[in-house]
Amino acid sequence: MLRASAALLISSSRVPLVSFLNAQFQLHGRSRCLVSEILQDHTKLPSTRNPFSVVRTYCATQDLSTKKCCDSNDLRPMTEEAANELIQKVHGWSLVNEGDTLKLNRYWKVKSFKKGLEFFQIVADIAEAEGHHPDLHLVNWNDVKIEIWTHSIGGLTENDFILASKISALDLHHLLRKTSN
Ligand SMILES: C[C@H](O)[C@H](O)[C@H]1CNC2=NC(N)=NC(=O)C2=N1
Repeated sequence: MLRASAALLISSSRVPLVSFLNAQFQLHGRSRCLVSEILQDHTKLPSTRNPFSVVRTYCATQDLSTKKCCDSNDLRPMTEEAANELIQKVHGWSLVNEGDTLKLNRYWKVKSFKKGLEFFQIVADIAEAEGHHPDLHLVNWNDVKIEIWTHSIGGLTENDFILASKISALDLHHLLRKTSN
């Protein structure tokens, strides 16, 4: 029922789509995830035949760092095509395919081992607030690597890009070594 009525609403409305749907259906949590899955389902069509292409444009311009992670158990792994589109929205991150599992990776060089742990604490606070967690690596005393993917479904969901975007938005200059220009 929701899929059909959502499809009808999407093609007819001219207001910001996700807020329109959320308002109409008072969507929160799981049902909000369902909306994003409905939109994701319909973004697999080529945009020329995709009635939801306006949605994809709308979603693609919404700042991921202002979104909230939702229960990823309701979602399915994102296609590589969708991941290649969303990766444009997260500064500094790479999309990698490790043994058929798509992941997001990013590297930093910190000023010291302790600054590395300070960095991890800042990221941990974000992860706990979002209920979505990265894999944190600190090696050679000052090399940081963060990997993000949705473990429960063995692939990428929008939650991973939201978390990556929030990490990218951090002001970390006091923790990072100056990069040689
Ligand atoms: C119950 C809890 O919300 C889930 O186990 C969350 C915790 N954080 C998570 N983080 C990541 N990256 N993937 C998950 O599948 C995941 N699941």
